[in-house]
Amino acid sequence: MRWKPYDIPSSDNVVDFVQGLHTVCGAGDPKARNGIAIHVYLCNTSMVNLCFYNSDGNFLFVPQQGRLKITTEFGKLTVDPNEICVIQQGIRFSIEVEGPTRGYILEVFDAHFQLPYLGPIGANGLANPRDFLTPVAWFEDRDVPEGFRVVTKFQGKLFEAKQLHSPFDVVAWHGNYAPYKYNLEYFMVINATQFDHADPSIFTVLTCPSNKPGVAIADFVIFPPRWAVQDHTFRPPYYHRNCMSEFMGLIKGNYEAKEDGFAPGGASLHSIMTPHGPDYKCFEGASNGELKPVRVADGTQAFMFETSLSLAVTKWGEETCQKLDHTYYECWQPLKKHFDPNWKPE
Ligand SMILES: O=C(O)Cc1cc(O)ccc1O
Ligand SMILES: [Fe+2]
Repeated sequence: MRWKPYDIPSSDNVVDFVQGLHTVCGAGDPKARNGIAIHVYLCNTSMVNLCFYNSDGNFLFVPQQGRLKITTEFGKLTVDPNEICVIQQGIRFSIEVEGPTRGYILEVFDAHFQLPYLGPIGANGLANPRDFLTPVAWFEDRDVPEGFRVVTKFQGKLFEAKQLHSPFDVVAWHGNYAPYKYNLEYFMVINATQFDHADPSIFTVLTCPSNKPGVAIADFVIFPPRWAVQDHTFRPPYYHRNCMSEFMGLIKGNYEAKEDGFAPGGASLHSIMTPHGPDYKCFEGASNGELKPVRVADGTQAFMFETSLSLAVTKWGEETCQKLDHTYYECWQPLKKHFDPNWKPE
């Protein structure tokens, strides 16, 4: 499935982060503390005397358009497109925006995001711990006689309470259960340098592991600017089907395997065992191009929420958003058969 860019509400329609949060797909159940949800946020207005906390799990934010100025109980975070942030279960936050704002959220119900084990990569590489930033304590001692609204997502539904003072009244904190942000530009890319196409797990920024060794509940993977240098290889993503669900989004630029139709602020979902791969244009280009070192994805940031769970799409994702691209399959239709049983190596 593929979606055109989700619409951000126009300026005459005032929508804050809470009102603009929509669930596209998911699996599992927050009641059983097992599963994930993928949301988008589409808003244009700051949350005023209003905060939100998620009782169901942890949120990984991937802003695509517009800066997020986030006040949390632990302090403030400014998160721009091409940065990500994680706000864990239970932490109250309020989001100010500067105009039309859009982004993606991966929510995990079971466990926390962590850096992937680096195995033979060793001590450093991919997302380095030094580049993750946590806020410093910030507080306000502010009475709000008209009421400060506290909204929570609990078992997938929103509930609201009012209190007479700002909840951002934490003067100091210690420990490691705190929100954090990370700039995707700092990702240290590792890739194949001789032949073959590496599994995109080599681009894992953060993972949420399951109890099964080697199986992630969800990985957050990026396709960053890099060199392609492999010889004797079809360099773009291979045609494949696999045991994971792949939800992809585009922060900026053009994804190499789908230069047309997959636009910033849109998305695609390749479900478990559904075959997919590069479009016709990419296939022809990569099959006929000279294999000299080339830059890939300059000015681009595509990402994938890859999960071992089988995702169901919500009514909002299928109908309400009105963004499903029913012509997606056409990008593969011109592909021709190239097999010649009489061909012999020279
Ligand atoms: O399908 C996709 O575009 C994502 C993807 C990229 C890649 O380089 C290899 C496998 C894969 O699923
Ligand atoms: Fe894929």
